Amino acid sequence: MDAPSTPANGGGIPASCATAPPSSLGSRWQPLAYQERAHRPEGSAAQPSADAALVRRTLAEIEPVADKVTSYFYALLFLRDPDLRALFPAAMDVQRDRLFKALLTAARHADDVPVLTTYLSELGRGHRKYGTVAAHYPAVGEALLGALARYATQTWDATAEAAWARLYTTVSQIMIDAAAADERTSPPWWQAEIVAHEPRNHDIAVITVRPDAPYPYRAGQHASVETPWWPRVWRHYSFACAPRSDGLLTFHVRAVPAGWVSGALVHRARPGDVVRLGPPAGSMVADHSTDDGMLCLGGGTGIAPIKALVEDVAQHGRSRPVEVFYGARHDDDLYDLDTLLRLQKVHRWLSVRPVVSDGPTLGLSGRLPQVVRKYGPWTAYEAFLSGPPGMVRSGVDALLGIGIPPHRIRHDSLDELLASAGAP
Ligand SMILES: NC(=O)C1=CN([C@@H]2O[C@H](COP(=O)(O)OP(=O)(O)OC[C@H]3O[C@@H](n4cnc5c(N)ncnc54)[C@H](O)[C@@H]3O)[C@@H](O)[C@H]2O)C=CC1
Repeated sequence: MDAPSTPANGGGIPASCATAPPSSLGSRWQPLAYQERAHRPEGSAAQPSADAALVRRTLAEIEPVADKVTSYFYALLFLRDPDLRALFPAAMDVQRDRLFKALLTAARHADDVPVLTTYLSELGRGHRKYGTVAAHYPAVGEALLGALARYATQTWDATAEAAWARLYTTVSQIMIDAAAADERTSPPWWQAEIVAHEPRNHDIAVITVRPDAPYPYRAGQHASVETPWWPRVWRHYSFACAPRSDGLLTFHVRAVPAGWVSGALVHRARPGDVVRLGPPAGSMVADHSTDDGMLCLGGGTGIAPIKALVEDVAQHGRSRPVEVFYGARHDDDLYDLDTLLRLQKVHRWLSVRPVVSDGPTLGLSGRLPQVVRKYGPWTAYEAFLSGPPGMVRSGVDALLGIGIPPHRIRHDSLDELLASAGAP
């Protein structure tokens, strides 16, 4: 998991941080002094605060042994609070390092209040589905400090420990506050019955579900999904449709090699099966207050949220140019091209270009980032990228290179994509 690269939150300090509430976690845990840092003079942002500098030194030291730190962290955690084990999947190797990675991500962004708050609030809301409650946080903090103390032998001392304790207090308080606020309006998860399961080729299925309660979300976002066959193993999938009046949700799933959840969803799931959905997340959403053009790059099943965004623009009734480049390795991997071409026929403002990278094609040949560069100019466009992490990374580089400013480039977090792409 990583902080969104294009935070939806435009800035400002949420009340919970600005007022630096007394920690509800016990005397050891005192939050970071955010107010001070938030008012640092302009231009000084590049200088890390003293706490952030200490935290980064520890991070640099443990990076080469991150696996060992993670294992030790969980060993300490379950030793201190054995009941917590039940919140994690039976096979810990599947998502063993997710919690730890999230803590490290927060540490990396220690000085960036808007990014930190957006990221952690989403994380706090998302943790409700695991059964996480405020009382669990101190044990996690103790295990984190214990693991760092054991492996950061060169940089760990009382000052570093105090900086980490302050950071962890801030992290957990933002997550606890976000979860508490969410509890007032949303369930921790939704049950959703599969109502349609449409195989598109040997490893891709389009799956439609009916949530048991209204599920508010925005086109471009994603949800974590748990199947009945792999309890407590959650994977993210983007919504492939804009919100519909009948409340149904659609996902595009490719069964990746050794992919437990994706394999079960493609090859095993049938109408009538019930999955669980976490809350919607992600900031790759369209700004409907502008008529600026939208440049959309969708690679493989990454076309799902792009299709949702196209439907979203259609629903808002605005005519803004939407240029979709739909990438696949081979012609027959363009499993949703017919749907997009149908949308193109109906909407004058939409243009869809299939791009094939690894085989002969009657359409455009090459990798998405290179092909997109040949069109344009794109400088006045907002860009949306969705697909394999390598495509998103090189796509962002290409778009920055042709002059689209970073704040107009939206995509899901690369760490989250890497976790989905690499983990079973
Ligand atoms: N919101 C999002 O960003 C979403 C992302 N995904 C991710 O998209 C991926 C889809 O996988 P597949 O369908 O197997 O895609 P794929 O591996 O078949 O590739 C799809 C397209 O991306 C291009 N591509 C792949 N690696 C590239 C690189 N390093 N540089 C430039 N272009 C590259 C290929 O040439 C092809 O055009 C998964 O990793 C999935 O997690 C899926 C749905 C939503």
